[in-house]
Amino acid sequence: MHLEIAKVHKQFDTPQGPLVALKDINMHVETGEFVCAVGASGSGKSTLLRLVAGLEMPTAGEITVDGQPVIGPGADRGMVFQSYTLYPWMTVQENVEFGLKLQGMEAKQRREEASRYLDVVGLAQFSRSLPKELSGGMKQRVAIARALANHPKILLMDEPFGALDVQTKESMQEFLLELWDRLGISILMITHDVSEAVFLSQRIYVLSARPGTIAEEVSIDLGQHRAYAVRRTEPFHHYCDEIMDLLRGTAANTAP
Ligand SMILES: Nc1ncnc2c1ncn2[C@@H]1O[C@H](COP(=O)(O)OP(=O)(O)OP(=O)(O)O)[C@@H](O)[C@H]1O
Repeated sequence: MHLEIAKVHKQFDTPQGPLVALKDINMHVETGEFVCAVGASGSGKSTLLRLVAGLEMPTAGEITVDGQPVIGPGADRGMVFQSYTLYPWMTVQENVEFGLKLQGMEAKQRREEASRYLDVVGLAQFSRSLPKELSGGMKQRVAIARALANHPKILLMDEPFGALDVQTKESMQEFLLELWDRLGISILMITHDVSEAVFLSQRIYVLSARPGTIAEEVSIDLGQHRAYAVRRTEPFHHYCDEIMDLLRGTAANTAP
C-alpha cells in the first residue's frame, strides 16, 4: 500500500470570499505505517482526511492509493470518525455487517466476517446489543471493527478518541496500538492531541495554522511495542515538547 498526497491545495468558496484551508500538502503513508497529522483547530486536519476519504476533492494536486487517483469514497479506505456513527436501530453485529451487505456479500459470509472482527476488537459477546447499550469506548471499537471488516488498505481516523474521557482514551490508544501491531494495518490519523500522536505513531506531520501547510515531519523512535510506561520516559517528553514548540511557532507566524 502506498498513499500519496501530492501538492494538494484546498480552497473553499465562502460568503466572505475564498478560504484556503490547505496549501501545498505533500505526505505519504506506506504499508504497515502508523502516521499522524497534528495541528491546531482550523489547520485543516478534517479537510485533509476528508480529501483522502474522497468526501471532498482537492482544488489542485492529487491523492493516490497504489497509484490509483482518489475520485470518491472507496472500500480501500476505511473511515473512523470522532462522533459515534453507528446506526442506533441496528445491533452491533448488523452495524459491522452493513458495509459488507452493501458490497453484495452473502448473509452467511457476512455474519462470519462481522463476528471475526467483533472478536478482534473484543466485543463478540455484545453482538446483539444496540449501540445505546455500549460505552463510548465500546462504540468506537465497533466502528473500528466495521471499518476493518471491509478489508481496507488503509484506516483513516479523524480524532477517533476525541469524545472520550481521559482514562478511556488512554486505554483505547493502547488497544489501537496493539491492534495495529497484531494486524499489520496501515493507519493515517489526525488529532490535535500531541501526546496521543507521539504515543501512537511512527511519523508525525505537523500542520501549521491557516492555511494548513506541512510545517515539519517528525520521525518517532520509541520502539514498535510501546506500553503505557513509555509516556513517562524522557524521549517521549522530548518529542512532545518538540512538536508543541513547532505548533506554537506556526501559530505565532500566523498571528495578526
Ligand atoms: N465545507 C466548508 N466550507 C467552507 N469552509 C470550510 C469547509 N470545511 C472546512 N472549512 C474551513 O476550513 C478550515 C479548516 O477546517 P477543518 O475543519 O479542516 O480544520 P481542523 O483542523 O479539522 O479543525 P478542528 O480541529 O477544529 O476540527 C476552517 O477555517 C474551516 O472553517
